[in-house]
Amino acid sequence: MGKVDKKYDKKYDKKYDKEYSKSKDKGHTLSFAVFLCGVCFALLIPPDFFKNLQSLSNKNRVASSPTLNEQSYSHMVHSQSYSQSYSHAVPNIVHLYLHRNGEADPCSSLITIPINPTNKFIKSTKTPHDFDSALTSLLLQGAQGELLQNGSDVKTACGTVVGDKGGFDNFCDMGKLKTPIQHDHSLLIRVPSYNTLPCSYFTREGVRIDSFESLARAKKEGEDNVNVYAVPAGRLFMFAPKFVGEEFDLSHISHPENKRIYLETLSVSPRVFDIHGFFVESEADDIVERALAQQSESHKLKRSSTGANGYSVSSTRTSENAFDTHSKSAKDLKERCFDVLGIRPYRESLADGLQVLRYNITTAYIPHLDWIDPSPQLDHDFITSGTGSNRFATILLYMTDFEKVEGGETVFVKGASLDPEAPSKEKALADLRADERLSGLFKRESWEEKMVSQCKSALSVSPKRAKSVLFYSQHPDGRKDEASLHGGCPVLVEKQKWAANLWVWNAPRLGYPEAPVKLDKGNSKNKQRRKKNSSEQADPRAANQKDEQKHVTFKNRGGDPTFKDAVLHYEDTFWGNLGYSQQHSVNSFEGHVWNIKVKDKTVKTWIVGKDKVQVYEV
Ligand SMILES: O=C(O)CCC(=O)C(=O)O
Ligand SMILES: [Fe+2]
Repeated sequence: MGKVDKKYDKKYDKKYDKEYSKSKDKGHTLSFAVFLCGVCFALLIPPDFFKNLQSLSNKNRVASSPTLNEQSYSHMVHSQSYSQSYSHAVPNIVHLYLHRNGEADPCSSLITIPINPTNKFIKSTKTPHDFDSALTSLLLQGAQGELLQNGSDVKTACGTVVGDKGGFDNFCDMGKLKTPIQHDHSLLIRVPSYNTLPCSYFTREGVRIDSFESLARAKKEGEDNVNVYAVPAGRLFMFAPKFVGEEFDLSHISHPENKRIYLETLSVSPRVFDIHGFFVESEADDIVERALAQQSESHKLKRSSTGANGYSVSSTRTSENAFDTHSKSAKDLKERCFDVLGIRPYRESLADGLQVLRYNITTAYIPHLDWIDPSPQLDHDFITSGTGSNRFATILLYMTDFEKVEGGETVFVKGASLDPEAPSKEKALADLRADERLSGLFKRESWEEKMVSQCKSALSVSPKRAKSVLFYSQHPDGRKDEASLHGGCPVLVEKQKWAANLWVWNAPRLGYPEAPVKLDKGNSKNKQRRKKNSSEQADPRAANQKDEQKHVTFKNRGGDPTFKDAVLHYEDTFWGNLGYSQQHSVNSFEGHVWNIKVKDKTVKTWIVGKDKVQVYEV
């Protein structure tokens, strides 16, 4: 390891070790169970089963596994299935194909794992996390060496595994520099005898497999084998389509009108899906009505601003937008969105508010990524290929019907059109310019004109009432997905397009006490803030106070040149100038995020706390 690496590692260690290693400092009860299980397991399987485990011995693996604080699970949705554990018959043997998260092709050939519900090893898995640990261990052994390759370069179905960086255990535990800290991190149980963090497991449809019973249940009727998708610690499940048109049945999610919910793949890269049956017309109407009725200055419908300065709204996002953070419809939709994504339980800290959008003739939103570029002024860690948090998935909801010729599509400029007759970009531009009515709508060479040609030639989705689309802004390993570049196409007729978006983050989002902070900036300040906020959260009264309106004043005392041209935003929405001696008083809610921007960059973030009257100053 180089000098710089070492220095970096030291710094990292200081900050993260505490949280990262919580998962192994929890005692040894399970180790004992694992020891027993090892014995039982050995009795269950043929002698040649272990022959491929030889390679493990040269790796420095420590057999220490923590126990689990069972009480801390009482609130977890996962545990529900455990109360009925083994009420269904669990077969003695499961045959499975193992996939890495988000990959359509399995990583292994068929793996056979012996399961015997009377086995102490199996019995000891009372919670999702020790099930993960046990299954990871079984798979590592059951794969008969195929996934274990360490120490040499080996070709596997998942690509070449290089030296000691490869192997399934390294996939599940991506190391502390690549493992975002999730809320349940300290509950993870390290894999017996490997001392690595386990994967969590899902069906192809995003249903969590959190017990041997649910593993057995995951087998589709008429099929002998189960396809299991392994998600590394700290990461989230992601659908893995192989071809356009491929469907994913989501009948495990309840529909408000008991209809079938399913995904239809619109594109493999970018990863875009039509979510059939995600919401219903009455919900679409409700969203529009609420946006129109919003009175609060911060939430009501107004011209979008993606930054710029206080006087000019964004010139490349000409729609209007409003926020719905508290209505029942917004909450229901956010929760359903998490269900679709296979994220359970629902976490407010992973969700932005429902943002409602209205477009009139000629208005649009230029192609962009929903993944937010890191800001040098903020100590939030946005880099999701590491431990950071950023937008992970977007669900777009449409409330109005638009024909293709009417514009208003959502375009994925790097995706292939679904229309075999779609024109090239050049032809589409020529057609637009030749059309008398349309050519009058946009200036020549404007971004809107260029965008119309992209909307006609690339992958685009026309709005339909109660239709919705899902896409991802990250790759399964957290890297930003540049292919997700998309925009709201110009509306070409005298008609309003209503849409809304739900943004889900991969880990606690910007502004939340648990959000990841950069390693090299403002750590001590942030730690204090985190500490303060987490003690606030621990206050049992906080829950009741959450829905109460807070009277909040934002002030610029003057004197600090950093904030000379400050502009106040509610999240990304322009609210007002906050230059020297200016102030704004608003009614807001606990957890709301207010940003101060200077020249388009966020330089300060305030999160509304629990007190009834609050003042924030720079
Ligand atoms: O309006 C659309 O179709 C897309 C909106 C969008 O991409 C956004 O708000 O981030
Ligand atoms: Fe977007």
